[in-house]
Amino acid sequence: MDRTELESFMDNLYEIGCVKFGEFYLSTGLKTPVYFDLRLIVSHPKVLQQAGRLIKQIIEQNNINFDIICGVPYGAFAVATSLSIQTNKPMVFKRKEIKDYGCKKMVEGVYKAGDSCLLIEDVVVYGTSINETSQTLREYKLNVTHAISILDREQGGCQLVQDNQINFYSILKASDILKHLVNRGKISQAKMDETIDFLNKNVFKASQSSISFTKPVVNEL
Ligand SMILES: O=P(O)(O)OC[C@H]1O[C@H](OP(=O)(O)OP(=O)(O)O)[C@H](O)[C@@H]1O
Repeated sequence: MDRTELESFMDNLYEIGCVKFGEFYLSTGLKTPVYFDLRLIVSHPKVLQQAGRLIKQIIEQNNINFDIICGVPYGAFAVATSLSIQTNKPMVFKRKEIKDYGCKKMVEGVYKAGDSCLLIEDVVVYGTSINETSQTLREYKLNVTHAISILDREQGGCQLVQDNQINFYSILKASDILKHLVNRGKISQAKMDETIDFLNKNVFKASQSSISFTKPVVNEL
C-alpha cells in the first residue's frame, strides 16, 4: 500500500472522530476503552474514496480475483460502494433480516451461482459478521474466498475468518493506528500501551467454545 496515502488515511480517520477513547461496549457485551467508529466515514466523501482506493491497492497487490462485491451490513455498505465505483465491479447487498413481502431475498442485486464474491468489512472484532455474511452468501451459491476490512482490532477475528476458508486482509490493524497517533503526538505512549494491552488480553481463541461476555443493560453501540 502507498505509505503516504495510508498515513493520510489514518490522520483523516482520527480527524473525523473514528478513533474514540472512553468506555464503550462491543456487540458481544465486552467493555472496551477504545472504539473505532468507521461508520462516520459515510459523512466524508474524500475519506470514503480513500478507503476504496486503499482496498483497491490490496486487491491489486495480492492479485485477488472476484466477480462481485458485498459489504457486511450495515457499516461497510458505503465502503463497498466506493470500491465498486473505483473498480467498476458490481455489488450485491445482504440483508440482516429477511422481509416477509416482495421477493423475500436475503441477497439483493444481480449474481449467478458460482460467482466469486469479495466481502468488505469496516471493523473486524471476532469476525462473526464476516462469517455470518459469508454463510448466507454461500447458501445463495456464491463463492466467498476473500474478505478485506478497513481495520482489524487484532482480537482474533482474522484467525476465525481464515478458519472459515476466507483469506483475510485489512488496510490497518488497531496497533498501526495507535502507533501512528503516538508518532503524531495525538495520544501518549502510555495510552497506546494500555490500549494494546487491553486488546491483547481480550483476544478470542478458537479453542474457546463460544464468545461469552456479559451483555450490559445499556449497550452504547
Ligand atoms: O467482527 P465482529 O465481531 O462481527 O464485529 C465487527 C462488526 O460489528 C460492527 O457492526 P455491528 O454488528 O455493530 O452492525 P452495524 O454495522 O449494522 O452497525 C462492525 O461494523 C462490524 O460489522
